[in-house]
Amino acid sequence: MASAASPLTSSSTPPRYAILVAGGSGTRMGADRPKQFLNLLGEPVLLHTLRRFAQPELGIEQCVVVLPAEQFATWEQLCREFSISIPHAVVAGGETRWASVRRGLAYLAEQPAGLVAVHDGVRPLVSAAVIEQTYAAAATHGAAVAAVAPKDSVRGLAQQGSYALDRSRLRLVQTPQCFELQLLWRAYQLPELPTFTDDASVVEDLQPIYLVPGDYRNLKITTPEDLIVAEALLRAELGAG
Ligand SMILES: Nc1ccn([C@@H]2O[C@H](COP(=O)(O)OP(=O)(O)OP(=O)(O)O)[C@@H](O)[C@H]2O)c(=O)n1
Ligand SMILES: C[C@](O)(CO)[C@H](O)COP(=O)(O)O
Repeated sequence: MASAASPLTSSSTPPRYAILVAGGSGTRMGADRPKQFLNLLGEPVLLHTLRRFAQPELGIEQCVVVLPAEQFATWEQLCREFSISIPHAVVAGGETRWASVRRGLAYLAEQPAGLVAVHDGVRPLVSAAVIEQTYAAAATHGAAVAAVAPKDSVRGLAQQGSYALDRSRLRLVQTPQCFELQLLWRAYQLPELPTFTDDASVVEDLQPIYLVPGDYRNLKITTPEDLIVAEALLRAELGAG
């Protein structure tokens, strides 16, 4: 039997890549600048997110950050200001999240195989454990996505009024969303549909999506109160560390 450190084991581990999408405009945040650059405990949101994926134990070979082309200069300036030395590529985003992911994937087109995580640049509190478990599940299942159970009751909208949904059969989807690279590549060659809100919805016609336990702290900074909650969670994390 091969030991955990044997060359057989390490050579069979697929290379890991990450695409951090930060190509949005942050309309719902309504801030004076894109939310990926907002200050979260003294540092830009996107720097927090990038740092999570740069944790050495995750073994990610390449991080691709997707930003609107007109924000490249701002990010370069922030990289200087905050002495960001984490290696990463910067790629221009598109009109929609789908288009931004597609462009991030195009940057990885030369890679023959591996696992790729797509993560929202505005989910800065993702834990190493959730990232690791999502990559590991993708290695086994091809497509794996972090998700949590709804805490509230859920209702669907009807023509007249609304109706109760069985929340035990529902999950709220987060990122990271991890895939075999070639699978995600194939899925993103298909035309964009208005129903694509994430990567799982792009892939699911080709491959069942395995759900991994996510984390309620892995919130997406979308509206102003999310930033307040994120600061509180980060303070608690730093205090506990
Ligand atoms: N054209 C786009 C749109 C979104 N995103 C990214 O996808 C993630 C989730 O999108 P969302 O929270 O909707 O971000 P925004 O589009 O910036 O926000 P809003 O919808 O409020 O304008 C974010 O990290 C966002 O930067 C992207 O890379 N390219
Ligand atoms: C990808 C995502 O974060 C999963 O919850 C979400 O679908 C993004 O949606 P948005 O409309 O771009 O906020």
